[in-house]
Amino acid sequence: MVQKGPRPLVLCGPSGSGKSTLQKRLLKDFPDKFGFSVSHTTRSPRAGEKDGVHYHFTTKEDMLTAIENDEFIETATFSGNMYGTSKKAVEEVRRTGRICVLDIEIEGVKQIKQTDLDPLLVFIMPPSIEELERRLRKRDTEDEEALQKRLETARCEIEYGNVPGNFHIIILNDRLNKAYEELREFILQNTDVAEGDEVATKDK
Ligand SMILES: Nc1ncnc2c1ncn2[C@@H]1O[C@H](COP(=O)(O)OP(=O)(O)OP(=O)(O)O)[C@@H](O)[C@H]1O
Repeated sequence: MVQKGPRPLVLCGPSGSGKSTLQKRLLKDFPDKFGFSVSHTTRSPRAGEKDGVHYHFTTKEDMLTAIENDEFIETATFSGNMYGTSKKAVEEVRRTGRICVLDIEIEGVKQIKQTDLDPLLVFIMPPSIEELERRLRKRDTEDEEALQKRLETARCEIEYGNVPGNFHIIILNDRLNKAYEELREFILQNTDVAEGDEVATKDK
């Protein structure tokens, strides 16, 4: 019998919509309730990186076999190296009783829906493409070409996010505090996480 735990939480949305910002705040407020899955990668470990802790280090050959065996929820290739989230890595967090938070793209969402992980699906919606562009420019982490590509992709993502039934909730991130409150409320209502689990923070 598979040992079940809390449902994973998926945060999806265009690049720059605010997923990392919301996630960081959630983890800060509920440090004992959420966890991250350990990803696989074919790149070599950097100094201090431990196998099974920072990443599951693997070979391209093994990773391709595992993908073929349907062991991955999502995979991506960056500068010649493969990365991915395995179903097992998510299950491992679940077994600890923590909610596994996954920041994944639409393709990953489509794939996770096919598994028995039964995730809570949250879409973070930017107020507009213009505002998204403004935030990404201000963040200043991408060059012009990458930024344009992200904005182009964002249009399709927003379209998918808006289709009824694709997500359990769409959170409009116009004002950060309001968006966070909505996410927090959704979690309190749909998981075992309670207000009492919250670490008191002054800056709310
Ligand atoms: N409501 C908001 N109002 C203004 N700025 C915001 C808001 N939410 C997030 N930001 C800012 O927008 C930028 C993008 O946010 P963030 O990095 O969290 O996006 P992301 O969805 O995680 O992007 P990526 O997928 O590229 O990692 C950040 O600089 C963040 O501080």
